[in-house]
Amino acid sequence: MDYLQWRHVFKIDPAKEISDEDLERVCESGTDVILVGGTDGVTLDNVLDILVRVRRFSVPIALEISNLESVTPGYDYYFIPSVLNSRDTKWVKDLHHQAIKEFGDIMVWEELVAEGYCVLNPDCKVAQVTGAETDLSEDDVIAYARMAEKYFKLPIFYMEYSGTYGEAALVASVKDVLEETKLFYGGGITSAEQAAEMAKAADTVVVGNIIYEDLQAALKTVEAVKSVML
Ligand SMILES: CC(C)=CCC/C(C)=C/CC/C(C)=C/CC/C(C)=C/CC/C(C)=C/CC/C(C)=C/CC/C(C)=C/COP(=O)(O)OP(=O)(O)O
Ligand SMILES: O=P(O)(O)OC[C@@H](O)CO
Ligand SMILES: [Mg+2]
Repeated sequence: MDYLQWRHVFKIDPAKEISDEDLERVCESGTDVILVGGTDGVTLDNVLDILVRVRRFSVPIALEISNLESVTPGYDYYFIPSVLNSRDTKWVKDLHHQAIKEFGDIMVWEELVAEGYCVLNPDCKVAQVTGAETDLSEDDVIAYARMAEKYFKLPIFYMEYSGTYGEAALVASVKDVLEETKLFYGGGITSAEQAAEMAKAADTVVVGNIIYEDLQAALKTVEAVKSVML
């Protein structure tokens, strides 16, 4: 259950190249976890490759499942997204039903962590793949957050702006209504200042693409997030 305390997450996309040296700096950065996930190009080979390379370090590692073919044992946690604002039930519960039908007998349920995603950037890959309805008012987003917490009892509500920096005021409004469910924010963080701003609004801040674009800037987000007390 230590994911309930995470403040900073580095998301590694297994479909993207990263050198051993850069990966070591990410793993030794003081981040709380390496979350491995991406919308496309995720294969058993690249998921295993990252697992083996990250396991040399003491940081926890979690797999965010995007397809069933790439799931392998050995991760500390398996994060399972359900895109609550998808128009297609496939991404909300159908793939999940298929997975549980196939593997239900052998699943280690304690390792599975369900995430209620609300995708808010219409141009990102995950919005396009899942057919997410991103034209949402503040009331709509708050209703999804409450649905995640009060109705489905999900441990995590994830405001996903993948690729673009989101609205801190909206993130703060959602945080105000959540009592137990943890609020994850991810998307477009490129500086320590942005990371600190979102760390004031969300329980957990996820930093992804900037790892591949400007590693120095990415590393600075760890301290920026950790220095904010909620
Ligand atoms: C061996 C073992 C341990 C067995 C475990 C048993 C098992 C199989 C458990 C699975 C249980 C289960 C219920 C699985 C669900 C399966 C499934 C496929 C669900 C669908 C998940 C889903 C909605 C995926 C959609 C895509 C998504 C939300 C991905 C999250 C990652 C993300 C948004 C990354 C952003 O990066 P990207 O979009 O790639 O951005 P770039 O443009 O920067 O690349
Ligand atoms: O890659 P970025 O834009 O930092 O987003 C992080 C994460 O929320 C993606 O799922
Ligand atoms: Mg990707």
